[in-house]
Amino acid sequence: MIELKKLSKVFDTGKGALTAVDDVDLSIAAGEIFGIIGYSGAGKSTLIRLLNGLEKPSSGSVVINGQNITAIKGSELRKARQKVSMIFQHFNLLWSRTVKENIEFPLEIAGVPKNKRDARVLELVELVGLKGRENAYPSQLSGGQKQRVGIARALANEPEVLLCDEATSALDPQTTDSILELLVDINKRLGLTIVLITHEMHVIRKICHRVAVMEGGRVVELGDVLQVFQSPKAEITKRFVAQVTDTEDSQETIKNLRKLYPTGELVKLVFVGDQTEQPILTQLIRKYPVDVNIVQGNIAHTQRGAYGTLVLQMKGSAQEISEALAYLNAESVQTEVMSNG
Ligand SMILES: Nc1ncnc2c1ncn2[C@@H]1O[C@H](COP(=O)(O)OP(=O)(O)OP(=O)(O)O)[C@@H](O)[C@H]1O
Repeated sequence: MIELKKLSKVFDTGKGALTAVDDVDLSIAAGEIFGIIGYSGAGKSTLIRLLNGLEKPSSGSVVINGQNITAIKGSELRKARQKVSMIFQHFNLLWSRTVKENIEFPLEIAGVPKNKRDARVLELVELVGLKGRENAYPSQLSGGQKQRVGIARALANEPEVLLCDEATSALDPQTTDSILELLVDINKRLGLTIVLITHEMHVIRKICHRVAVMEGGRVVELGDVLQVFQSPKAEITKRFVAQVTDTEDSQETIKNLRKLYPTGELVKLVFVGDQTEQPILTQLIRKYPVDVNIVQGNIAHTQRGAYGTLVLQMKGSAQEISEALAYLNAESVQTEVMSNG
């Protein structure tokens, strides 16, 4: 669906050349929800602007549905860009137009006749859950409702790709969840390919199928969301994963527990997918003479299945503990000893 090949963008700043996107190769499948995560300055916005043809690459190519958008111009490019739509962090709505008129706007531009426009707007208003608010102005809407207008407007001309630029960063956690749910719903119902950029790992966790991690203009890690959560490789990915799985509280708890139980081992277990529903802990205690104290645990649900972490204090002889850990590893549960007692 989307093929980025050796894509680079170099800006000529007053102080010399700055490589914002550096030799990126990516392949995004039709119907996929693909996340790109990185800290500020990583090159995410530049990459997304290259994707919708707003920026020309310094080298490399962007192919969308078999069409190399870096090689076309004028009306051909405008047509190709209609297939790629976008929603924004600050919604970018027309403030003097109502909900209905905002959604209608791209249809007007595309030359759709009035009667068809009305029917399409009605359909979109229902799709994004704004029925009854058609005649409100953006200033009368909540942040979540504004983003719903943004989504409806982006979908008006039936795009094949929806680009989301930090689309939930200005929203509170509950509203964020409802907008993310809407995006998943649209992806399933319309088979729309969604590419989103964010600096928040919980957004990736909640809705993405695959994720690319960007740092310094490069993609430093790429994979299935569950796999990246289970075994992040790059240092930066580990930090992003920790945003979702390690709370300050748990770090504090572990520190306190080390003080309280200086004799035990603290072990972090990582469960993935079906394992989160298996009674592995029960089996462990039945099979091995170790004492187990649960320190902290959580399960995070991703689009690709569940991901759980559990911190245990294990007491027993070194031999018993190492056998218990070997059993867990044999059950494909990852273990990491967090203290040496
Ligand atoms: N038009 C431009 N001219 C010069 N430098 C630019 C331009 N656009 C972006 N940059 C630089 O390119 C680098 C990547 O910026 P980009 O906005 O793509 O990163 P980002 O990951 O989206 O970060 P943010 O979330 O802060 O926007 C930054 O160092 C930025 O200053």
